[in-house]
Amino acid sequence: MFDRKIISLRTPYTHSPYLMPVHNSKLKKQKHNSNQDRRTNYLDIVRENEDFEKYYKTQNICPPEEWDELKKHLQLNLPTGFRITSFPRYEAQALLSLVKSTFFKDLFSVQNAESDSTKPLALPWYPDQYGWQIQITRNDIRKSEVYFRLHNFLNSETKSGNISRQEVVSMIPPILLNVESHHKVLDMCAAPGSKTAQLIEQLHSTCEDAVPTGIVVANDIDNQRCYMLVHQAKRLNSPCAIIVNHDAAVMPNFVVNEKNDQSSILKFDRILCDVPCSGDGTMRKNPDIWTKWNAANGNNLHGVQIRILKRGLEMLEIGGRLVYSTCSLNPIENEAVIHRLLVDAADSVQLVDVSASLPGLKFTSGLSHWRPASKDLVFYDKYEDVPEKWRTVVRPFMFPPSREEAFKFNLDRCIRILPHQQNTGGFFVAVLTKSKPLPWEAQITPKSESETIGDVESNCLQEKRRPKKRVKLGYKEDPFVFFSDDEDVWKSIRDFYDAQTNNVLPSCLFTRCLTGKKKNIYVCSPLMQKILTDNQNNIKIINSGVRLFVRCDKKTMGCAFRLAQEGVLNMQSFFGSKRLIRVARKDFVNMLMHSDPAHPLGIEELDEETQEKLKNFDTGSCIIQLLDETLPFYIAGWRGTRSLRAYIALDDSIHYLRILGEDVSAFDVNKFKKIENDPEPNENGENSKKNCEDDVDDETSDA
Ligand SMILES: C[S@@+](CC[C@H](N)C(=O)[O-])C[C@H]1O[C@@H](n2cnc3c(N)ncnc32)[C@H](O)[C@@H]1O
Repeated sequence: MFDRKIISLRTPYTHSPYLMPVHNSKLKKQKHNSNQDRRTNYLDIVRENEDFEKYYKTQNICPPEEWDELKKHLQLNLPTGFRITSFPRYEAQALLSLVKSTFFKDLFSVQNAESDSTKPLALPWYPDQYGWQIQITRNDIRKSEVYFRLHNFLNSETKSGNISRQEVVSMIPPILLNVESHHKVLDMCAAPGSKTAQLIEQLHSTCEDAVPTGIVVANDIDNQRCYMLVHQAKRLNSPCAIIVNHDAAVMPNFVVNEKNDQSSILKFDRILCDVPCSGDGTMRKNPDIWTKWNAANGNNLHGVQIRILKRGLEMLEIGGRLVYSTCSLNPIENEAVIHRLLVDAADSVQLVDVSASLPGLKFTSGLSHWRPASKDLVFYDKYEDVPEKWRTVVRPFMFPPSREEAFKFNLDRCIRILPHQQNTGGFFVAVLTKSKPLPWEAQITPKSESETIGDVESNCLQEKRRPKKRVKLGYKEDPFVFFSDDEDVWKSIRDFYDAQTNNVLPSCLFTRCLTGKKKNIYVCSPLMQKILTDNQNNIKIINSGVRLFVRCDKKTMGCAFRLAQEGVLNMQSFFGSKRLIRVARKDFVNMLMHSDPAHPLGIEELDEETQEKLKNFDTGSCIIQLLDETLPFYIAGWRGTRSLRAYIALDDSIHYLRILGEDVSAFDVNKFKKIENDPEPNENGENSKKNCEDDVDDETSDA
């Protein structure tokens, strides 16, 4: 499966998210063309590039004797990585047991059950064994009938937010950020969001059973890609996540308005700068990089990379931690950026030694010497040697420190992961900490976007609040309208659900419409409420909050809103026992098996004890809890006049049934069998009516 050097590819490469975003119309055109390509022809990509080889051999990114191994791995397709969502912990542990058990082996319908490909490998450096690698490519899993059960498992658990498919090296930056539940976290270049998801998980997994006091802000410059972030965040149902849409290099400050007519600038405890890059570490997944690679790509990105990193450090709290990462092997995009920053930041920023933080991870230390090159692959040792015509692209600050000065910067604390070291993609990561204000922080007034979008121009921590003038943000997201104390619908919700009035309810409930009937009611954490309220006029906010109530206007129910499953998952502790029904395992399983509204489980089919409890239980929306100390699942439910049913998505039902050890084979659709009745299956062997939707949660093409 991995042993072909020159591979005929069926899936053509489309838009690289690692490069600068292109104009929307261009994107649409590319999309159209790539769809056409997919239909009409396959792309043969030769995985060779002499310039690439010469460039990296010159940079000494690995000892010469390892080069052949490195190149061989770069030419092979990538194994599949996935991680288990780390909260709630009891659920993560239950899923982990499944992955380690024969259940997982049985997903591979292959003869040799002991073959290497069927043995998932727990990544030794991933906390709590939640990170895994399978020695089969994603394409093979998708296209081979023998793996259809595995494909179904990965798809449905991804959709229900319980696992995330992700290239394993891309899991490293969030781990090194050490996020805790009280941290304010900023992900500056976040889409499509696999690392954002990890950050949100870390925030929650460090404070089980409570709403974290911290937040995760996920930003991307590309408006369309921001909706990938919305999708990622939604899978995790966090009331502490917010998606925003800015150029990270000139990201406006978030403000917090104080009672005394002052506002302060919000500084972040943890920042991820997973910057746009040439992406040559992802060649195994995006093989067309072989054909496009040249030395200019890295040179051209250095500028935006340093600007994003500098802005990140400005937004970082003193004592905070920032991770800079790329999926490029190129020192110009990596060590040269870090070196330049360390020079400019003087002694206010330091590289952190994280060599012991990822036990078992093989990597090489950052380079202290490299040789910038022009597109024609001439290498230079000093700027004075660069010919006039290249001086605008090969810049003075791209050169390494002198050999005498190199020791000052500790560039060897950077980490480069090479593909042959543990059969992954290539990756670079550096961890920085800020020990005092940056030299230019006292003086600057960030220009740029903030000039057009609002009143947060000073980087001083405290400033007199200026009169707010509403500024046109040039985008059309609905407003965030928070409940006031006398909100008309709150009383009926509170009474019907026995909802606790506290620091979250009702002040953190909001709708997205100014007038008319409320349709959906969302909830966020108290800090998020403050941030949304204080920043609606100066930050382009795309999305935040979790849907907690949905209008249903059923005459049989004493309240106009039903509970939404996504809200129940993290907010159940805010409700008393009035609408809570606890059921034994047999009833719970039966209900999940009958979650189809057309065929609900009749009350007479439930356990006698449950029937008894339902006697004095009004009809309408409710929370159903499984009576089990180790797996106390909570789901949204509906008590009908003659039935009790789970009000949740099919993938969620399958997830709970799986974890409870039930047989879910009845839900296992073999799409290859369905093709027999389909007159025009596509070249992936998929039913043409259904194919892409199967993979909506796939981590597209990002590391
Ligand atoms: C390497 S990808 C990020 C992958 C992401 N961190 C993940 O793990 O899923 C780089 C992202 O940076 C975004 N980007 C490019 N230039 C940017 C800028 N100036 N500001 C913010 N985002 C930018 C791109 O749209 C792209 O989504």
